[in-house]
Amino acid sequence: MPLGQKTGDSRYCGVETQFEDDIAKLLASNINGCFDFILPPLMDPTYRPSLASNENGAGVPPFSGSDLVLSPSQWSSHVVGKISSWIDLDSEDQVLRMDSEITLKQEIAWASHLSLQACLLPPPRGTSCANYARCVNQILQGLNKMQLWLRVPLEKSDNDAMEGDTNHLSGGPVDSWDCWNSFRVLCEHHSQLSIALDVLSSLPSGNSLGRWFGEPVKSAIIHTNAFLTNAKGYPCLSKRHQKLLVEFFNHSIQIVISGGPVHNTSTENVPTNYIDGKFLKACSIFCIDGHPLRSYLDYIGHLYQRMDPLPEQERFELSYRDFLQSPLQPLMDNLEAQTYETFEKDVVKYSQYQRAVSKALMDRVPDEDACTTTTVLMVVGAGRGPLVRASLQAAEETGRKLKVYAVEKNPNAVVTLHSLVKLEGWENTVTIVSSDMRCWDALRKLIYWYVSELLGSFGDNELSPECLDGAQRFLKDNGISIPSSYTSFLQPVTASKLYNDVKSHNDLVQFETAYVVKLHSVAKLSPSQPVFTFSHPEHSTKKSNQRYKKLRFEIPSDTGSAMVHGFAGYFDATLYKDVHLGIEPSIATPNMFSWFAIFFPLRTPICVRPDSPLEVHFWRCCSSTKVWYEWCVTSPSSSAIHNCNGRSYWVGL
Ligand SMILES: C[S@@+](CC[C@H](N)C(=O)[O-])C[C@H]1O[C@@H](n2cnc3c(N)ncnc32)[C@H](O)[C@@H]1O
Repeated sequence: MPLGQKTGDSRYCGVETQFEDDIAKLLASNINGCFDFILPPLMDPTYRPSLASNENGAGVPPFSGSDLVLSPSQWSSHVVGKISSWIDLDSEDQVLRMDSEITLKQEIAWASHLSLQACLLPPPRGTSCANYARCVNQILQGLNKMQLWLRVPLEKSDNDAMEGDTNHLSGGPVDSWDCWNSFRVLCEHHSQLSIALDVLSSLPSGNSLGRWFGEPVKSAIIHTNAFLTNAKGYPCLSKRHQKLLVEFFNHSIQIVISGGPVHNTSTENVPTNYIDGKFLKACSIFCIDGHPLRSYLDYIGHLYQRMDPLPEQERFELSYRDFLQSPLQPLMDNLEAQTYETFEKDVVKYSQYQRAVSKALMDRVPDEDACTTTTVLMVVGAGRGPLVRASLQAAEETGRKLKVYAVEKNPNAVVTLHSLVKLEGWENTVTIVSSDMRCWDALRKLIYWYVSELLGSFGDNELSPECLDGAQRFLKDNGISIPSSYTSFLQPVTASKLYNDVKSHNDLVQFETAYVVKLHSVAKLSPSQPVFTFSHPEHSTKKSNQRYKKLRFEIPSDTGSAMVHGFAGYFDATLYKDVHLGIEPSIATPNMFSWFAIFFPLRTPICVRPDSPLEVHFWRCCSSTKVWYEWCVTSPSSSAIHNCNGRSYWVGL
């Protein structure tokens, strides 16, 4: 029974159980108790291969019940297999080590046979986990679709708090992220190796928590002793835990409840509104009461159900989350009708342009000249006309006179422009020019302003600088450009999903390509920094559109170490004076959806520590036929220079 349903999106909750011979009974009692799935040990915990083999030392006796006790769909939908927690593959004790390896492989083979969707691996014991990782890596090479969830405590812990054994540990606090990181690096970032986070009563800092949202966390195991007690004696969570759970829900991370009940509540007496006066027992109509963890489950259900529904735009964008797309090349290619239609729906974008044109008209044409002065404006890259419309509306709004040239090089969009002009009766005001703005030379120095939207997610990446340089020759000496400038921004991110998607192509080209992506399962490790700025018109005689920038990012000290899989890129554009639009997160234009961020991957992810800054170099390179970016990291370690000579990714002129 899902925790609740929100616009077709459900979240489920599982429960960690003890070993039980009769798994059918175990499942039934937990499903009746409203849990969606169970996490039981797959093998009798007393089983040891070295003690179990027969007299000849060969053969394995049954270590679990028959697969027939559950149907295949019950196994795959309702059971996550828990691998024996006693295993220690890095033990000094050779017998234990060998027993552990055999057991791990047997259990995973059994779980694959049952078509389980996932198995929970016990946490690495301390910092030395090479043999454990080696065995898991071997298993991953031949695994079906099953995921392996490595159990990792969320809180930084003392070595000896991590699963008891301190034999191979050196002492001092261990950041569990470091254990995870070393394990996944040893397993070469395998996409089927993911994380189950153990959530206990204390939580690390917000920055430290944030890192995990860029990692492949599939499950959060909430321990009953992480719960507080409310005034009525029922379990509840601290504000920070509540916030964390909401983040888990937002990232489709499955919740699992673990441990025995530590609150003395009887489910029969659970009032229907014991929290905030709003709480309804999540599934009381459908479930049989009496599960000892029922009040914990109900509380988790309550947290999910009281979340605000996703705004409509976010719902529309759900399927784009963390989905890599190739950036548009509107200069080299002709955009399709569908693409223009998507642009045109973005009311916020055009209202910002309208505000900018209005402001410029008011500034540049005094009231007394309003009836006599006609401003000549050129919309460069007019598409199907929305900026023409926004400009004319600005003229109407301000009572100024406007003459518009609409320049567009896509002949298909020009067809629509002609019909728009006719439909709106703009024949005396709007002149359509079907040409590339860089080649058209019918007019010289007649244009007062040009208005354009040639911006990509990284500002200049759709070659606005080159196009506007071409158009500048029409501009009067005191002419202006809307936008007057734009700046790109970069920030380092943990983005294991994006990294694995790029890696799945097994091709260098994909690692040297920038992608447009609706970032979601990404940890932003440091505030973004400006990279390249372009201003228009550009009157300098030595102007060049080549750029180079070195950036130094500091990771906040309470984050701990983190993995950088690449860089998120954004832009901000000044349209006119204080009217801007952009997607840089701290100043992003609200409710504008025309642009997702851009992602520049790293071929080899780089681990950064808070005390050693990340040094990054970005170049914008130009030739007569194309523009491209090259990038690299030089500290704390050096990466290769990506996309040398634009060999993998470039934008055609
Ligand atoms: C991002 S679209 C914006 C279209 C329109 N302004 C809108 O907001 O829907 C950029 C437009 O500029 C056009 N374009 C790009 N480079 C151009 C050039 N050098 N000359 C003329 N049009 C160009 C493209 O064909 C495309 O229609």
